[in-house]
Amino acid sequence: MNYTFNIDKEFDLIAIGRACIDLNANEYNRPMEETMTFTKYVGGSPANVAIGSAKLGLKVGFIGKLADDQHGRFIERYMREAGVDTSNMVIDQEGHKTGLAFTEIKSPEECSILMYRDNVADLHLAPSEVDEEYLKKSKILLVSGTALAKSPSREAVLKAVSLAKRNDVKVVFELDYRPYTWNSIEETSVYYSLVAEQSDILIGTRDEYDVMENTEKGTNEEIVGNLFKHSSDLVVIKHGVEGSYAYAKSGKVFKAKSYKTKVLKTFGAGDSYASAFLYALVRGKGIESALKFGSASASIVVSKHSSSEAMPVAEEIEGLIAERV
Ligand SMILES: Nc1ncnc2c1ncn2[C@@H]1O[C@H](COP(=O)(O)OP(=O)(O)O)[C@@H](O)[C@H]1O
Ligand SMILES: O=C(O)C[C@@H](O)[C@H](O)C(=O)COP(=O)(O)O
Repeated sequence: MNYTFNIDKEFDLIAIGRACIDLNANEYNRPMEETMTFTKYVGGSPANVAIGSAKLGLKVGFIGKLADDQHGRFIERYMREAGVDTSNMVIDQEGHKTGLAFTEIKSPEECSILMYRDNVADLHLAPSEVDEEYLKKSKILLVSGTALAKSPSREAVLKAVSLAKRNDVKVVFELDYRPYTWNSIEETSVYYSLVAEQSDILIGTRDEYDVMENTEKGTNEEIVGNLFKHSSDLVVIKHGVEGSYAYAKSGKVFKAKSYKTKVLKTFGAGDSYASAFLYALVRGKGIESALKFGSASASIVVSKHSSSEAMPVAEEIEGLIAERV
């Protein structure tokens, strides 16, 4: 089953939200207290998705705010060289800093992230910095849930969503729930529901949908039942290594298994999944195939050290899918 986009649009995808720095532990299988060296990469979920999609060949842009310092300049340059249009990444003028994510790899199954995100530049993106003329050129607006955590970024995203709806741009909501950015689950649930109700496509993990619904144990069927009362017509629910599902409003349900690999760390799975899933969907490969693309891309990235730098090209994903039929 295919998903259709407005093919007259110049950009395939414009992401909005944070572009930050990941500092990934070089020493594996160690707690962070004992980790002495880290490698620097561009990070931040929507930046990772933008980079992944650009690497696959989509025409991608980004709306966000960068610190006016060495880290901000590193991020802009890396993204531009990866093929992302950075013309709408504004530079903060008030001394706000870049968000940092230190990663800990205690074992392949036990990974965690320590975030430094106090007063970060990305959450200071203002509504006036979201340009309708730019956004209307895209097939997709990709919204990251974390950008809803604080004002003025929250209002900037809400403005982008309403401009997208006015201009025939599909809203894709990547739930991207990061607890430390929020005051409470109640608060998250309010803003997640507000954007979810206006989104065409949602992508999230089982747990993230429970946060959105402010419940402990929702079922996939309950979630999609609620979402289909509003704008959504495609809901992707990821179940980690157990695989993922896509529910279409037509009633069709698609399932994909994950691709076993030698896992180095688990982070990066979600962002690589989203970038390859959206790539396949935009290229008209159909929902079933898009799930496979997402899963194969995630499998490749969890076997590597980074999230952004490790994003695969289309041939690698196609090769893995062909090898495992
Ligand atoms: N250990 C793993 N090995 C291979 N693929 C994995 C593994 N963990 C996750 N994946 C793939 O990545 C996708 C997203 O992972 P998940 O953990 O659900 O999301 P997130 O990283 O956003 O929490 C899964 O649907 C699966 O295809
Ligand atoms: O999103 C962040 O700020 C951190 C990411 O850059 C990091 O690479 C990561 O957590 C990716 O994990 P995923 O969202 O599960 O793909």
